[in-house]
Amino acid sequence: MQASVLVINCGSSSIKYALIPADDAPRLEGIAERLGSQEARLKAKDAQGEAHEGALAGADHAAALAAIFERLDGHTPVAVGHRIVHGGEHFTRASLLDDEVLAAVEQTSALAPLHNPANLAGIAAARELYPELPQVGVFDTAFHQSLPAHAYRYALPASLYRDHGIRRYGFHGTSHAFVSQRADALAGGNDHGWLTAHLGNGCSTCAVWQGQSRDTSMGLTPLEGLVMGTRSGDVDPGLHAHLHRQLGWSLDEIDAMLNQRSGLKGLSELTNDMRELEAAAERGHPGASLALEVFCYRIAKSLAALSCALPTLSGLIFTGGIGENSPRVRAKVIAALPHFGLDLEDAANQATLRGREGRIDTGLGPQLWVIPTDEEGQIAHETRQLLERQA
Ligand SMILES: Nc1ncnc2c1ncn2[C@@H]1O[C@H](COP(=O)(O)OP(=O)(O)O)[C@@H](O)[C@H]1O
Ligand SMILES: CC(=O)OP(=O)(O)O
Ligand SMILES: [Mg+2]
Repeated sequence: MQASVLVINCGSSSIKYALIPADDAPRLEGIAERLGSQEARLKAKDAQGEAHEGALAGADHAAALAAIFERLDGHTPVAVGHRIVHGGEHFTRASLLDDEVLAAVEQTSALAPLHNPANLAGIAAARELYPELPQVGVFDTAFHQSLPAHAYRYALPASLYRDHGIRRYGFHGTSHAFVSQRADALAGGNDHGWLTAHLGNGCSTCAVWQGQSRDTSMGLTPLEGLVMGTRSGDVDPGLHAHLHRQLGWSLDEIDAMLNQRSGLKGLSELTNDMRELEAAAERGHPGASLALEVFCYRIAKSLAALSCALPTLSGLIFTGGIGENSPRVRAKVIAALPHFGLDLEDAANQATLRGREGRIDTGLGPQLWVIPTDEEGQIAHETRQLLERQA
């Protein structure tokens, strides 16, 4: 556990953490869930891979972090790396979280009201518990700061961009960066054009050309683009006015509906969990089947659109809980892209799951990869790089 970095990914009601050593030694990791409720729990894995679970009744972010620090078996990290979802245009790479940087993060909170306030709560608690350690922010948006203006600008009055920062930012950059770099290493060279699909609870696609993000499906907020667990992704921008004028819905009601009651859950009227959805579709549940169809078609449509950002296409990369574990979703997405010459090898597709990395094409067309993402490992890596630059 030499020179470990503690990585913290603070969500609105959960904290994922991992203590990541500099060498390949095993990680200590876990998740504190349902924070703020009486059902709050800490699920932890120790260095032997042994699982532990304990109640944290009523714990808030600070109390959960204190409990997490106790589970680190006496190891003191050299730094804490925090996932920060929205960094606006301020950050193109990881930054030391001093007062000035935190003020800039606070400023961008209005653009990611579901994510940034929770990230800031985690940072405040970690600073208080570990005042002597460097705290580093790694931003979901940073990798996408290479987008050209024609990809990041909305066709809105220019003053909205100039005066209020209304533009497309993109998210999950840590994951898109990690899997595309890994694909470069696997394919050899770095002269590649990849289309990446990060399919977890939040879902997004990205076009990566020679290691740089050139376009991505999420925009101003993590609501744009693909169908997600509970988020709608793209809808007609006229929907808001329609629901307000015709049904009298308030902005808060519309926002909550689009973020929390839509996506796979809204379409299926069943669940946002892909495992349950696949099982239900198998049993003939019409809502589950429809949700699967819409989900996969929209991923394919997004990948086809993003291919415009790539001079040549080396291949497609699937990642995230769904991308890594669902051969059915991968096969349906590929079937919905008939003009790309993709040639899926069925046996390899069926066999590549549960954290396995692998190539799932026949070698005749563009490459098809399943690459397990490692956002925590990438955050630890970028945190270390920053500390080395400053040493
Ligand atoms: N074996 C599986 N088959 C299909 N989907 C799976 C499987 N395992 C996990 N998933 C799905 O992955 C999604 C969660 O992805 P994950 O990347 O863990 O989420 P997060 O964005 O919270 O990190 C859920 O929809 C879950 O159902
Ligand atoms: C930005 C985003 O959607 O993150 P998550 O997938 O963690 O919700
Ligand atoms: Mg994840």
